[in-house]
Amino acid sequence: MGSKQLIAEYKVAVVGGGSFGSALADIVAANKFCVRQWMRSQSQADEINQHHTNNQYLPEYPLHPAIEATTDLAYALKDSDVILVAIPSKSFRTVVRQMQPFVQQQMVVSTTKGIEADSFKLMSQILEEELPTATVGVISGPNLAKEIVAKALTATVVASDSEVLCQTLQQLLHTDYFRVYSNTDRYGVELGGALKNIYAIVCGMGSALSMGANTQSMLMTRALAEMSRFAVTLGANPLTFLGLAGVGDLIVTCTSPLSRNFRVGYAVGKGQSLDEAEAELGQVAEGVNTLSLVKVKADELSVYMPIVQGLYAILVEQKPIARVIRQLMLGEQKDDVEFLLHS
Ligand SMILES: NC(=O)C1=CN([C@@H]2O[C@H](COP(=O)(O)OP(=O)(O)OC[C@H]3O[C@@H](n4cnc5c(N)ncnc54)[C@H](OP(=O)(O)O)[C@@H]3O)[C@@H](O)[C@H]2O)C=CC1
Ligand SMILES: O=C(CO)COP(=O)(O)O
Repeated sequence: MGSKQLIAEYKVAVVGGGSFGSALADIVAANKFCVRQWMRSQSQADEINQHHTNNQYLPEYPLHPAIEATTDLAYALKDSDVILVAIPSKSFRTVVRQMQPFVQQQMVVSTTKGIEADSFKLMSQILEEELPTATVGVISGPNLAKEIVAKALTATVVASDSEVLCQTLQQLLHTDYFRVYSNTDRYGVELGGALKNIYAIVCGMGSALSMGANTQSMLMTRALAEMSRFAVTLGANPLTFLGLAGVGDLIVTCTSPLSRNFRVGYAVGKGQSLDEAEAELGQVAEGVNTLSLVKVKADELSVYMPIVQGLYAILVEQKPIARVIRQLMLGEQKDDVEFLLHS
């Protein structure tokens, strides 16, 4: 990798055959970089190579014909310069361990918005542990995969301690419909992406219950307050939450029925059980696991997170939605904005 003079020669590997992995592979291929996409299903790889579609995850969207799909991880990662990992958080460490023999100095970037159970680690921290020689970064932002493959005008954030990684990702992914901003607060960017999934479930539920714009606005704004409060306690920069990876991603997932987390909340709001809602979705809704992990962590750190507590009461403790809403509305009334500088 180090001997390459031109970024145009860079080879990219995408690990994961789901909707976001395919959306990113599509951009990279359209930008004329060599891209191999690894997945575990041979029939899915055959479909991408022969028909240039990924019908299970992105039905009706043609993918760039230059994407080379493979089930051979060694081949996918061979000679790669940049590796994008788009695997749900539950399986992330397992898959990254399989990558170990084929990763040396590459730039490895997580696209996954989740938290590891037990350790409370974010995905880039797992990358650092499992791939100590790699340069690590993350991508996060308001990035619904289906809108990206439909070429809707979109922006994302790349975050890393490495300026070279940020610049490289900007060049690999920048198109006339996709902008890539950079940020040095990797932890805040990544945590924002994981936390907003919780509130997307809440807003989906609110939508199912026909709550109005006042309610959705209150939910999103108070969500931003509580997710920033939590993140700052853990060491993130509160200003990161004003950017695309904070409020930007919160808005898109709290308002769009394309968000899988929103859809799970909507289904529960319409009376389905959580299990039924997840089974019907058939894809990952990271917010469900993140909710339980954040609830425990917030209790441990004594961080005030009433919306998290309320959703936990509904989804895990099976409390009636109406009773939880009433308790939330009658709860303590706090400051509007918390991070004002007091003289
Ligand atoms: N979709 C989106 O709009 C966006 C998603 N993200 C994030 O990207 C991450 C990945 O999501 P996304 O692509 O959407 O997920 P999907 O649910 O669409 O796909 C998940 C992919 O991971 C694969 N996978 C799961 N477990 C394993 C395993 N043990 N070994 C090998 N492959 C595995 C699945 O393979 P198989 O089909 O064989 O089960 C599938 O290809 C998520 O954390 C999400 O938060 C971020 C921004 C946007
Ligand atoms: O993170 C996303 C958009 O930015 C995707 O959200 P979902 O995982 O809820 O579909």
